[in-house]
Amino acid sequence: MAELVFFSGTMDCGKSTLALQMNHNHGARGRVGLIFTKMDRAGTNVLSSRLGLSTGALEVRDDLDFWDAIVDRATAGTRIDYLICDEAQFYTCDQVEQLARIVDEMDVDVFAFGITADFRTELFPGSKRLIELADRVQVLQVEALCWCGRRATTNARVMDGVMVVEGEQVVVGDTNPGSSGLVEYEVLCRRHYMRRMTSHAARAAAISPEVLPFDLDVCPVPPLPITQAD
Ligand SMILES: Nc1ncnc2c1ncn2[C@@H]1O[C@H](COP(=O)(O)OP(=O)(O)O)[C@@H](O)[C@H]1O
Ligand SMILES: Cc1cn([C@H]2C[C@H](O)[C@@H](COP(=O)(O)O)O2)c(=O)[nH]c1=O
Repeated sequence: MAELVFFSGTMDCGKSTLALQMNHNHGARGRVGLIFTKMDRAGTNVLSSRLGLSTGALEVRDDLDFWDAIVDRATAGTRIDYLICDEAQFYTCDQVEQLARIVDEMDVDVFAFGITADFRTELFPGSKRLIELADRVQVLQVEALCWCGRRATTNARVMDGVMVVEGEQVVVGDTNPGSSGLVEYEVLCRRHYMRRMTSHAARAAAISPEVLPFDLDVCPVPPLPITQAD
């Protein structure tokens, strides 16, 4: 019986890598799939992983009707066993409902991948609907880590070196320090998200005697990021 599975986590926890691996494993067993993504950092019509692998993908736009798209292909005689749906947090609620219908009425597996919450720790509409409708929500086993070593559970947005908690929900960007673009992201544990303590802010606090209280035994000074120039 087909399933709707939502593989979820923070940024940089390996979702796109897993999406590529699942496509590979299912394809290797003769199953036929379609790959969808939306606003991947690497551009349109591509699903990319930070490990360096990427593949062509169908770009999901707001007016895409998954149900129509899959029915059209099936009617034309194309076999489809599964869908890989990356960056699913950006899909509309209607699109998530279409995916659920495809599972139930066409017996096609849907493997969706996406971050749960935005930089304000609020659910993306697509992720919320997936959590509501999925047969299974699977948190990735590889943990993204906060600079302090704890498990990262939040995605902080950093603009001009400062963590922000207001702004547009959707701004495509990366977690690499020094990545091009005004907006960067850093994964943090809840404690450091609440304190607005990014790795940059923690380093600044560690060298400033005025900033208290900040327990350096519990929270060691984060290492400097390794940049291309290094
Ligand atoms: N140079 C590297 N060597 C080994 N693993 C890496 C390297 N760069 C990134 N990774 C792994 O890739 C993960 C990010 O994978 P990716 O699929 O792009 O994440 P996501 O889609 O969740 O944002 C990191 O958590 C890390 O485990
Ligand atoms: C937290 C947050 C993230 N985004 C964007 C940034 C990236 O382009 C994607 C997440 O991609 P990843 O493969 O999981 O790293 O989402 C955003 O638009 N708004 C946010 O609040």
